[in-house]
Amino acid sequence: MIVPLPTLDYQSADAPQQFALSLQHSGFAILRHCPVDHELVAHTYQDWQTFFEGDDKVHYTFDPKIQVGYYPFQTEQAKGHTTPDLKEFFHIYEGHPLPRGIGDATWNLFDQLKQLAIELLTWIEAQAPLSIRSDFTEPLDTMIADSKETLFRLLHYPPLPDTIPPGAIRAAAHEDINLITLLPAATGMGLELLDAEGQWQSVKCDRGDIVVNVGDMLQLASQGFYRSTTHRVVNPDGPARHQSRLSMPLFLHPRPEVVLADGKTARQYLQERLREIGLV
Ligand SMILES: O=C(O)CCC(=O)C(=O)O
Ligand SMILES: [Fe+2]
Repeated sequence: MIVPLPTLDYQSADAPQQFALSLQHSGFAILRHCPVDHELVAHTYQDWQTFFEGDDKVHYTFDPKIQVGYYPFQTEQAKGHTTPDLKEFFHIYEGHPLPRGIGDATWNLFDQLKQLAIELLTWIEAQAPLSIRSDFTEPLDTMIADSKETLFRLLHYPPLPDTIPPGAIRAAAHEDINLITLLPAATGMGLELLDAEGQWQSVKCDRGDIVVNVGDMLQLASQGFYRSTTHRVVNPDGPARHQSRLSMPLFLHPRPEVVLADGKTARQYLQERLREIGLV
C-alpha cells in the first residue's frame, strides 16, 4: 500500500522530529509555512519562464570548466541512462552574473532558501543518534554555510514534442549528489520518488510548499541513517503535455575540502559523480 508523504508544518513544535523521520523513511519531506516568500518564488518563476521562451539563452551556453550557464534541451542524461532528459536548464552559483532580464528575485530567493537549509541541517544533525552524529567531521550546517559550491538549477521542461525518443522522460531516475536539496513546489506535477517497497510515488505538494530531499553526500556522511532516494520527473498525460513545467532545486554542497567519510572529500566525491553523468 502506498502511504503518501505527509505535509509537515514548519512552524509546529515537533517539526524537527517529524522532518527527520520523513527523511529517514523516504529520503523526502514536504514542508509548509516555511520562511520563504511566496511572491519571490512566483517572481523568480516568471523571470525564468521569460528567459527560456526567449532567443537570448544561446548566448549563455554553459562553460564546462565551471559548470555555469545555460544547458540546452537534451544535454544531460542521468547516470546509467543513454537517452537525454527532456529538459533545458541554467546553473547559477554565488558570485556569478545572471543573464540580462533576470531581476533580484533570484538571488533573494537563493538567500532565503540557503538560510532555511542551514536551519534544516541543524535539525537533521540534532535528530541523528549520537553514534552517527559523532562521526560528522564538522557540524552539517557549517559544511555549507560559507560554501561557494551550492548550485541553483533553474529548470524548464518544455511542452512535450510530438515525437518523443523511445524511453525519454523529463528527468530520468537519479539520486542527487549533494548534501540536501531544497525544491520550491514546481509549476506542474510529475515528480516521483521510488519508495522502500520499490513503488513510484507521486510527490504531491501545493504552491508555496518546499520539498526537501537527502542527497548522496548526506547518506554517505550519515552512514545511511538518512536515505538518498531515487526520484524522477515523468511525462504528463492529456492537456498537460502541451504545458511547460518549471522547477528550481537548490543543491546544497559542502565546501570542497570537507571530509564526508573515510577521508573522502566533497571535491573528490563530486568529480567522480559528474564524470558518471557526462557533465565533465
Ligand atoms: O524538476 C523536479 O521536480 C526535480 C528535478 C531534479 O530532481 C533534479 O534536477 O535533480
Ligand atoms: Fe534530483
